[in-house]
Amino acid sequence: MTSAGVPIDLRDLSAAYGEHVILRDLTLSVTPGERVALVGASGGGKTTLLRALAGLIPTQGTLRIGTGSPVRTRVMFQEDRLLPWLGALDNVALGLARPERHRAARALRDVGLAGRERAYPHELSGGQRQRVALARALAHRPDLLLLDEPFGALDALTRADMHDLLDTLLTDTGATTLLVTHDLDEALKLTDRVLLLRAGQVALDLPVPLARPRRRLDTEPLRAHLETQLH
Ligand SMILES: Nc1ncnc2c1ncn2[C@@H]1O[C@H](COP(=O)(O)OP(=O)(O)OP(=O)(O)O)[C@@H](O)[C@H]1O
Repeated sequence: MTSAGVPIDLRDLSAAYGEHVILRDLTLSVTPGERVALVGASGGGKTTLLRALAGLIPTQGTLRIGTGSPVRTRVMFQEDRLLPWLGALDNVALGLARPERHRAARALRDVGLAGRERAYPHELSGGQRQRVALARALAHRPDLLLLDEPFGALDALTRADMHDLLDTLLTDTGATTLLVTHDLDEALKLTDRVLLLRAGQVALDLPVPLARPRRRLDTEPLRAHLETQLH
């Protein structure tokens, strides 16, 4: 499931909804394969930044992703919509070209759902549905993976399982990854760098130079530091 991650270069990036300016002259460089968390109080512009990177909203300033060749971008949301009339395998295969379809079964296996290929979304738990959504994102071998609170709707235990799974899968894929989350433990477990967004700007850029897999004990000091900056 490997792919080459892409670099991201944003300079003086601004975005607005009508008169309402959300991102203000934001400057940010992300290296290929880097994993970056976006945290911060509600309304700080985290989702807006993901939408800008996905090309879903107009922006001003410089927004460069990759080095010129087409970039495969996949987005995953809190409650990703699977098509209810398709089984898990067909949901994952959706949008894959015919020669790429074999990847769907492999991706389902990678997220621990071998044997559930034919299960319909309503027959799966919330955690399993997010696994299917993750398999769908990864089967496309994205260069850029944009995750918007992907586990926000899951209970704490299921979420912890998903963190372990995603940690492994991200290492395998090599995709540049941006993760929006309100969960500082999630950010510190999974990413190389935590950005605190406030009023549409980067208020703090905190490297996470810890070996993986990370335990709570390792991340606790950084968490305490982030907590003081959040409010
Ligand atoms: N489609 C839209 N039209 C108008 N305003 C919007 C739209 N989407 C978001 N906003 C506004 O933009 C601001 C930033 O929203 P955004 O979703 O980027 O914040 P966020 O940091 O992701 O917040 P949260 O943590 O609550 O998801 C908010 O004030 C929000 O009301």
